[in-house]
Amino acid sequence: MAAMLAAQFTGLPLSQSPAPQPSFRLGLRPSLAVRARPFAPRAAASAPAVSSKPAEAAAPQVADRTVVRIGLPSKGRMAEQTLSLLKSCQLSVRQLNPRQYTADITLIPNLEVWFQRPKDIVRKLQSGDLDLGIVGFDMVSEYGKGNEDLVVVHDALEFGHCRLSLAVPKEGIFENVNTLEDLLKMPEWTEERPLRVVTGFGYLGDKFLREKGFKHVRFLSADGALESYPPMGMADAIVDLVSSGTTLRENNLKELEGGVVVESQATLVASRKALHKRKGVLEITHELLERLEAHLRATAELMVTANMRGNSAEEVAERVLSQTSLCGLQGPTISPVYCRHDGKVDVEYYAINVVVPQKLLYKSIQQLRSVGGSGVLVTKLTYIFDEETPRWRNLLTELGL
Ligand SMILES: Nc1ncnc2c1ncn2[C@@H]1O[C@H](COP(=O)(O)OP(=O)(O)OP(=O)(O)O)[C@@H](O)[C@H]1O
Ligand SMILES: O=P(O)(O)OC[C@H]1O[C@H](OP(=O)(O)OP(=O)(O)O)[C@H](O)[C@@H]1O
Ligand SMILES: [Mg+2]
Repeated sequence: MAAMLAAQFTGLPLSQSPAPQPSFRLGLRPSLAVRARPFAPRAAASAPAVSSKPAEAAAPQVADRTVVRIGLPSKGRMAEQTLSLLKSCQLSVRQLNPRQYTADITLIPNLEVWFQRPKDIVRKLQSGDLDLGIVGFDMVSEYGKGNEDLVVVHDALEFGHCRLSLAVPKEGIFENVNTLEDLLKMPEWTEERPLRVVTGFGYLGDKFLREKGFKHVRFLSADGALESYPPMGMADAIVDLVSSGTTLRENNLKELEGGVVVESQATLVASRKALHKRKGVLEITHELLERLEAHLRATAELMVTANMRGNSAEEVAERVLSQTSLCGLQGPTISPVYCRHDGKVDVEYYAINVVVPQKLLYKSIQQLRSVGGSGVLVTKLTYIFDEETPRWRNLLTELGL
């Protein structure tokens, strides 16, 4: 049965599919972990990061390397957002010349930055040429192919949100096809005339459709403008990234219910081997993780400061805590404001500091005013450090440390 399926799924990347391995377990939201779970094994092969000769020749150097390396996207929409996220974490990347592929981060002297294409970041993590990388989860899943050596250290860097999804034309034979089940049941797809799917995600596309029970499928591999293939008559369906849905809409295509292959956003990924064996990788990962988590946590919140008249800190606290949006992370901080009146130091006002979710800012201000708050200041937060980052604890558990 497996052999029959393999014969019917043709197309460039699929014929070389490696043996899938267990999924990346760390820190994944359950939905991603489930979707990333690899398909049943087929032909065995390892991810071809580099041709075998140069890889063998380079191996001793890789082992000897003392500096830690992180791969960042060299181009495309992820490149700029990655740099800006790092900058917000006080980890500005210093690149002497935009054409240089290497750079550094002043605050982490033992870390070398290498700008690479996203797919090469995943390949080089597996080949041992990079230790860490920032890349979309779609790329980790497609080019990592479930390789256990890849560890997703932070699964939600809050940019590059998209989904890998199957889409078909809105009209013609697909007019009444709205779900993956409808597509599966169409009598049109036979061994002689399979469903033609164009994608840049051959591994994930193949695995997904097989798992869903599709038998007569032929994949075409393409890198860009995939949405033009169905209207040009070159494919029946596409498996491509969707974010706003505009590109699909503008090309008269629609997603199918149940057709999402994987949800993606930017992630911090590491090589398990490097975490275990290369000096400095674990420490640098810890610092990156702490900064990223603390920063991402802080971006959703604002610090609100206000003055409030009152007889005592406790009395002011009673009023503030009577409001649902003013409870802060642990509760408001209330401190006396000392003023000099007729040569005497007196407390008439209290300053309230409270962290509120960005989404609730206006409501919080209304509530503050309703209990007598005035002179409200709102400031952005750079970091919120918890006692311990949950993802760090998960990482140590994952590594058996
Ligand atoms: N439309 C999108 N909206 C949000 N994120 C996206 C979108 N398309 C892709 N991404 C994310 O950004 C990553 C990089 O995609 P991008 O299109 O910038 O590069 P690329 O497709 O590798 O290069 P190019 O499009 O220049 O060939 C993807 O792997 C995915 O994680
Ligand atoms: O849902 P939307 O917001 O419209 O985004 C989806 C489009 O974005 C990506 O293409 P990209 O812009 O990277 O061009 P490419 O095809 O050259 O990769 C993706 O391949 C889709 O075509
Ligand atoms: Mg693209």
